[in-house]
Amino acid sequence: MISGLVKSAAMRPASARVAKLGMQVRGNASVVSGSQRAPPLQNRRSTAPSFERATFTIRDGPIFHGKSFGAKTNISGEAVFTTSLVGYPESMTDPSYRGQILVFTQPLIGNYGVPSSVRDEYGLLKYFESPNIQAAGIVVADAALQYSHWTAVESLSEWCAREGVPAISGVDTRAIVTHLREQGSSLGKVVVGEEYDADEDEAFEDPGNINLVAKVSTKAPWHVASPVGDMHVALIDCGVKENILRSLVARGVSVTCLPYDYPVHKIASHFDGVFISNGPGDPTHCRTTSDNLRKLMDSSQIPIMGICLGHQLVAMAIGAQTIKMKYGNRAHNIPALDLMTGKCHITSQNHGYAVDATTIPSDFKEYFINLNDSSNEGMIHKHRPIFSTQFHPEAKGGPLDSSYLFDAYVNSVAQYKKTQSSLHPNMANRPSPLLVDLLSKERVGVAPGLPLYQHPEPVTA
Ligand SMILES: NC(=O)CC[C@H](N)C(=O)O
Repeated sequence: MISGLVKSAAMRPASARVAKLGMQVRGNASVVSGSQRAPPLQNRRSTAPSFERATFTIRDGPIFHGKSFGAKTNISGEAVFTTSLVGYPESMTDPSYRGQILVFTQPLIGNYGVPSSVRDEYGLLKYFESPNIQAAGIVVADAALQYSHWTAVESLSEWCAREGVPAISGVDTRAIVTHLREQGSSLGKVVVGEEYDADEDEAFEDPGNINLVAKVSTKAPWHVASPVGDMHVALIDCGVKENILRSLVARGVSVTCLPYDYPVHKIASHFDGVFISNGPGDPTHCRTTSDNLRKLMDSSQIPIMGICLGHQLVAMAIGAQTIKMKYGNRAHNIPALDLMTGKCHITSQNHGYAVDATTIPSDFKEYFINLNDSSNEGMIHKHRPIFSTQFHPEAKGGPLDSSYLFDAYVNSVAQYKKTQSSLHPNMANRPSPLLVDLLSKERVGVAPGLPLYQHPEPVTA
């Protein structure tokens, strides 16, 4: 039986929901002999899980027979592929992958294991982009049974099993990707321990019909304090990656994350900037967010930056349109040309939709374009501090070519704060105590299955 596109909380172990990963290796690990320079035993393990047969099926496409190496559960979702060579812990925990079955073209996945959920000096997850695996399932040619890395605490197989995420190996990912490139991103399903039943077509559930952002956005405001600066930005959390938060707080910007549909235009005067995060699914499910952004741009000169879904939502706010790409761009090595400088940056990407550049209004200009397929990669306002990128300048995992865009944004935030403070000296103590009361200290509701957030009465400016 297919268990559904988005797994319920009941299907995941409680330990996964609270996202507290112990430091011991779980499962039947056996020690691999190593040289003198080998890492400690707990970081160098071989796992011997019992493999069951599994199938990966593309709707209107072939069936691939392989072995299950994750959770013994079935799943359907949108089958997409990534050509990333490294960074599977970061990609799999990126909330933008919610609802998607991720096919890796890199043939060997899992060889450096999975790190723990330790946090950095800002309280952010050091090695993951959210507390849980967000991809619906994964498909690899060869899953490493032995792994070795000084940060590793468990195998990819153990992690997937513990998080309730099905995983299949032993399939020809070259054939799968060839098919997905020809047919375009398609619905797929992973079935563990049973043969595919051709009559079960209704079992393909389409994440395109679901507002996935509502599933991954925080359910209440929460706050990340920067120890090194006094700027304060409101971030619309559509499924924010931890490294976006880190990229801001490390530059002296405290961040208050708001639910995706929070009326940000009503509280923007308490902040020095507004940021719109990445997130899963079709941007047109988030018209409330783009409408709020429109009102924000009409009522304030506040600096705005958006990444990926955030870019698409800024585009919708200014009247531009988004299109679904044939199979999207997912990799950590995609060239984007900066049209201001003529420089090419190698960028990290994960998107299936794009902004139609021909619909960008005349007060904006195209900022970046993709050098592989010429799709739009960013836009910038001609006179105001508003810009957005389709690629990910925070880049987890790597490369860091475009991290200077955070410097550009933070500079505009600092400038705005200075101007506002001189215009309104009585607002020097922003944010107001009322707003601070609203802020919770923890990231809330990222784990699947939690009830949808009912936001409190917004604070009026
Ligand atoms: N990484 C993202 O924010 C993805 C944006 C959007 N869900 C897309 O697929 O195009």
